[in-house]
Amino acid sequence: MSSELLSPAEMTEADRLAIATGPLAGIDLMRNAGAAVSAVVLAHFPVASRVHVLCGPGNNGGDGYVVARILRDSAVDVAVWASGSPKAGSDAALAASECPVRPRPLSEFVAETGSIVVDALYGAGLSKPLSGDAARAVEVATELSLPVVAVDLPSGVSGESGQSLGQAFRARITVTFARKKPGHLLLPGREMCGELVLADIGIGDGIVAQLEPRTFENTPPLWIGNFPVPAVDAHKYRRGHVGVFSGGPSATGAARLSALAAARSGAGAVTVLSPANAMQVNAAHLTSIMLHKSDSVADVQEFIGRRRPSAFVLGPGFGVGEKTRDFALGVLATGQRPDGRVDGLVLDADGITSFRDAPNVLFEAARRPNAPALVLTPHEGEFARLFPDIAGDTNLSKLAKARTAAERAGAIVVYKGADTVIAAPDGRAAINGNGAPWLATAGSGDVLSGIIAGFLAQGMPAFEAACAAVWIHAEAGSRFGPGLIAEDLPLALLPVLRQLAERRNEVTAG
Ligand SMILES: NC(=O)C1=CN([C@@H]2O[C@H](COP(=O)(O)OP(=O)(O)OC[C@H]3O[C@@H](n4cnc5c(N)ncnc54)[C@H](O)[C@@H]3O)[C@@H](O)[C@H]2O)[C@@H](O)CC1
Ligand SMILES: Nc1ncnc2c1ncn2[C@@H]1O[C@H](COP(=O)(O)OP(=O)(O)O)[C@@H](O)[C@H]1O
Ligand SMILES: [K+]
Repeated sequence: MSSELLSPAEMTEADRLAIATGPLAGIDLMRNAGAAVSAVVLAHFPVASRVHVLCGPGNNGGDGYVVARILRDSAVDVAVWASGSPKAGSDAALAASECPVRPRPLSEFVAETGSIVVDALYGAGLSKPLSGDAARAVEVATELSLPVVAVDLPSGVSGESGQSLGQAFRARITVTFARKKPGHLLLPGREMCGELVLADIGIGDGIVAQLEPRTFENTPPLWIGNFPVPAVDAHKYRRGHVGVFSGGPSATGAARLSALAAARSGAGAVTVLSPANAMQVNAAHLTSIMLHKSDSVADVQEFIGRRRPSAFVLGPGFGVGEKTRDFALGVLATGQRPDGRVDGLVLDADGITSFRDAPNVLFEAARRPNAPALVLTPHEGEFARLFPDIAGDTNLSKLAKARTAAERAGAIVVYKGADTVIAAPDGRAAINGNGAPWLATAGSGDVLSGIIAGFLAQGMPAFEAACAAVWIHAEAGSRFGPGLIAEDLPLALLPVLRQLAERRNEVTAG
């Protein structure tokens, strides 16, 4: 299945292109959409006493009239409640004229326990909060706990942002067409959609390709082709060497979590770079992971020159301040040095916070030609420290915020949360949907940073490395479930990595 997502505007364009290209006309797409929704209703609610189809004035309502006709033809007891009537000559008007059920005004909508609601009020065209009648319909459905099947999107939820503009239906099932939309994956939209069904209505892949989509659902097809598997003749340094900076003696655990995750994700060698006063405590807890003293930028430079690491993690447990800034800028400056260039820097936690008063210094360093790839992994609080104006712009979705930030920073931005968005400066962005709240546990983000660095060190391009790491981290946490603590995550990665390695081999063989 394709991982592309289409914004509502892109979907409208896909409809237009498909109709212009033929062979299907608009009414054919609408009939296919209505047929897909009715099939879902019949399959999931075979004993519903009655189906109430709520039809809006646009094409979403048009789909609803098709649903009502098909259900009536299937001997289901159907009522249609209409908000306005479709524009004369439109596809929706044709669908309404073919519907044998006489519509009643939405303002009179009443329903009974045991019935089902098909929400075909507004879909891609939602442009303002639901009106009084539609908002009241939401209340009726909610009060009676009626199962709602939403056509395209639950009315009231923005397909662009996943935000509800006021009242919105909470669907049991949402049936969408051709491709998912960002609002199906971004919260709270993902929750409001219930189970999401993607139906093919005859808009071909070639039509979607013409739109050159830049937004994706973060699933393995997006990056499996870059997923690292070691070559037969690999040796440990060829599998990539990751350096992880440790904090002081009372803050070393975060770096070790990151280091372990980098090793588990396939880096051949991992070194914890520790301040002198934390060497003992780190040494007491490390076995396969190496340890190196590093108190100054000169120490870091010497390590890079001699040991040739390809990626670093900086931030977890490191502390906020000038030293953090100097280390980050030092690593980014390796792009300009002859004695060892690093491929990537994952800047997390304190590493991000350290630049709150001087973000542009960081962004300029990341933008310099030949600079290592910078991956920023902020949670919501850290994002607001680095990008306060973007964070505060209520017109922007989480997707748009991550994208704007990535462009400004010249960095991959992993905007974490239950609906993590990964964005690249070139405009590509992916929304992650396989996480679970078990991941909300201290140190979980440190593990994520380590996985990203592990993949960067193995030569994966930065956007793909970040996407793969986010998906794998979420998958491991979701599968582990209750009781998860960050220490469990590096081992919980194993079954996920094994399956992906097998899949990668199939891709390569095929
Ligand atoms: N030929 C096509 O273009 C196809 C469209 N499809 C359906 O068409 C839908 C999009 O249709 P439309 O673009 O007509 O948009 P909608 O049917 O979502 O909205 C119709 C109109 O309602 C108005 N409106 C928006 N929000 C409102 C609110 N809260 N209160 C009052 N009025 C409001 C807007 O002016 C909008 O133009 C998709 O979601 C999908 O269900 C499918 O039938 C497939 C084919
Ligand atoms: N409710 C949730 N559902 C899914 N993933 C979550 C949820 N809450 C947090 N996460 C994930 O868990 C990780 C937490 O990272 P972070 O906030 O940096 O925590 P820490 O600093 O304690 O490691 C992130 O990858 C985030 O996306
Ligand atoms: K709808």
